[in-house]
Amino acid sequence: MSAGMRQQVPQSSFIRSIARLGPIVRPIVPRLVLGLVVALAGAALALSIPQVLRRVIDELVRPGTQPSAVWWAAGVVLVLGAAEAGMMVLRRRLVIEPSVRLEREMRLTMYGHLQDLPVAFHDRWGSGQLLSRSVADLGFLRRWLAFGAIFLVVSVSTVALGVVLLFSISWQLALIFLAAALPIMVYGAVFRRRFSLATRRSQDQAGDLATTVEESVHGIRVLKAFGRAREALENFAEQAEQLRDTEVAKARHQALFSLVVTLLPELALGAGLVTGIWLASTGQISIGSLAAFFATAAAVAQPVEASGMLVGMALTAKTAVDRHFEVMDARRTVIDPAEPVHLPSPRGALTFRGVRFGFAHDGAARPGADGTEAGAGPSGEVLRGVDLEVRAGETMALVGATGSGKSTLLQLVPRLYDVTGGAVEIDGVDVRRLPLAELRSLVAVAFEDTILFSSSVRDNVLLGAPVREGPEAEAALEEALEVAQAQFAHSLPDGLATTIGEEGLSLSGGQRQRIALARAIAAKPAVLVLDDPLSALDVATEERVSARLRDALAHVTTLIVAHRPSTVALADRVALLRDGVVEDVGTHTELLGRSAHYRWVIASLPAGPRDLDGRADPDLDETLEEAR
Ligand SMILES: Nc1ncnc2c1ncn2[C@@H]1O[C@H](COP(=O)(O)OP(=O)(O)OP(=O)(O)O)[C@@H](O)[C@H]1O
Repeated sequence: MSAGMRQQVPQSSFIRSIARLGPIVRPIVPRLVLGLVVALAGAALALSIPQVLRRVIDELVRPGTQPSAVWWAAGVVLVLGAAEAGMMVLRRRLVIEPSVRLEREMRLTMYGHLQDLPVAFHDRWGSGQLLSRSVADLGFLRRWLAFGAIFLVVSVSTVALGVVLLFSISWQLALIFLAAALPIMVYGAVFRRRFSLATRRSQDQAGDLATTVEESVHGIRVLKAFGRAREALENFAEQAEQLRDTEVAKARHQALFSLVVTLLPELALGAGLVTGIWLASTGQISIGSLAAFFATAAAVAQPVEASGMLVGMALTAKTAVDRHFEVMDARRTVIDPAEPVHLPSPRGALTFRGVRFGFAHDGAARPGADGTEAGAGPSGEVLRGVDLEVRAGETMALVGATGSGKSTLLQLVPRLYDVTGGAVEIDGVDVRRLPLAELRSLVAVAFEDTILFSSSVRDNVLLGAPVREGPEAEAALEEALEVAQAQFAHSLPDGLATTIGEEGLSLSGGQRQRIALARAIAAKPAVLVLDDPLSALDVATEERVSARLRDALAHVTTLIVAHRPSTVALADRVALLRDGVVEDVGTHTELLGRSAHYRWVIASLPAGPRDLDGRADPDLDETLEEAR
């Protein structure tokens, strides 16, 4: 999420924000309430100790008191103190386990939601922001529920009960003590506003920082190769500096507030001491009452002094809740249909009917004209009415100038984005009417930018396979590796059990592409969508893969983005995409003959003219020469 977007985040009230947690926290409320009751009992015990002291001192100063009374009083104070400590242990036992469980559940729900959110959402959000919201923010929240919230209530109750006791001991001294509360309350409001803004800023900046770390670790080779490690460090240092400034500002606000809430009660106690001694000397209060007053005032001052930290925790938790719901409120725009249609025995005919699509400026699909879907205006539309029919079992190559929308069109088939107009159909059924799980088992994809997960070759290849264990899965695995010419995987240190991906063995670009291709093939789809899947292969390997693919794809409907003539050669027919529409469809030879734009596109393909049929093709060379 960009800094610009962040500034528009409205500030909701504390109560409204925390109230949103209600349904989530409800299952653990009984344990939290029990923890609170125990904590309150502990606080009451702490406040009862001065009352015992009061009686003991008054007893002791009375002439003729037995010294054994001291032992009795000491015993009572010891028991009260031990009971208070016991309450603390019990509170921890009551609240920690359910709050940790809640944190885990919220994290799981958020992870599941992130998986369900459309690609358009992930285009807009930095990965670090999502990382910090699903890890750090939920940690803040757990600590607040288990400790901060309970102590906030205990502190308020302690102060309220303590003030009543102070008044019961001496109303004059209590008034002096209370005089300090007024400036604290006024300054507290200022502190809350400042700290709340700084907290929001710091949590967002921490997310941005995580995004930067993620990006630079991901792109470490590029940064090193271009000698830009120092610039990356400077950029990082600048962001880290901003976060530091925000944290320092937060600490400064908190320190100032702590100073006020510590100093004022101390000043009040000083003034109270002078007044108290005078009151005692004039016989208006007993010595025991004076001692009890100061012991109670100290017990009340403690939570007041801790209020800076407690308010800080509460505001951090409120920000964490706001940030959590910003993600959880993001709508799943690509959803299962209300009345799904099933394709029990799909043939795999793929049709694009007047397909329109545009990215919003921030990368989201545009809100649409016809209610359910987005209707992008003419400006910014990548696809402006694509009509194309890929027959069942046919292999169709998609060719077009760079940026013409080929990859975008492919992504509409498994509904990574939804069309903003028109429809994509499989066997005549709009893909939006198929259950998502069914659609995604019908369609398999392999993108040019290969993503492998940190797990074994076997798990990576069988990621989308209908059966992932047993002899059937093994057979599918072997076949997929063979078609994609990825048998090299058997020679990896642990064979197919070798961990690849980010945390595992590094594979070459061509090896990665072949594993990704094997993954698409192992899914045994009815429709295969390939985005230039052979771009990283050397010529000899590409020819071997192409030869095997041609056989393997004979019965699978395939739409394949081609950037090389050899990929075009895989296809039965070719569709030429230009200016957001399919301008022409035909065999490669037909298009070469009748479309100047096709000749231009083929001539500009990076590998240059290649022999598409495995034979010399002087006509093609001549045509391309002309096109140049
Ligand atoms: N996630 C996105 N958000 C916003 N715009 C995008 C996004 N992805 C692609 N575009 C834009 O859509 C247009 C089409 O991009 P697309 O990747 O589909 O083209 P392409 O024909 O596959 O290009 P190439 O041959 O270079 O791979 C481009 O102008 C691109 O900038």
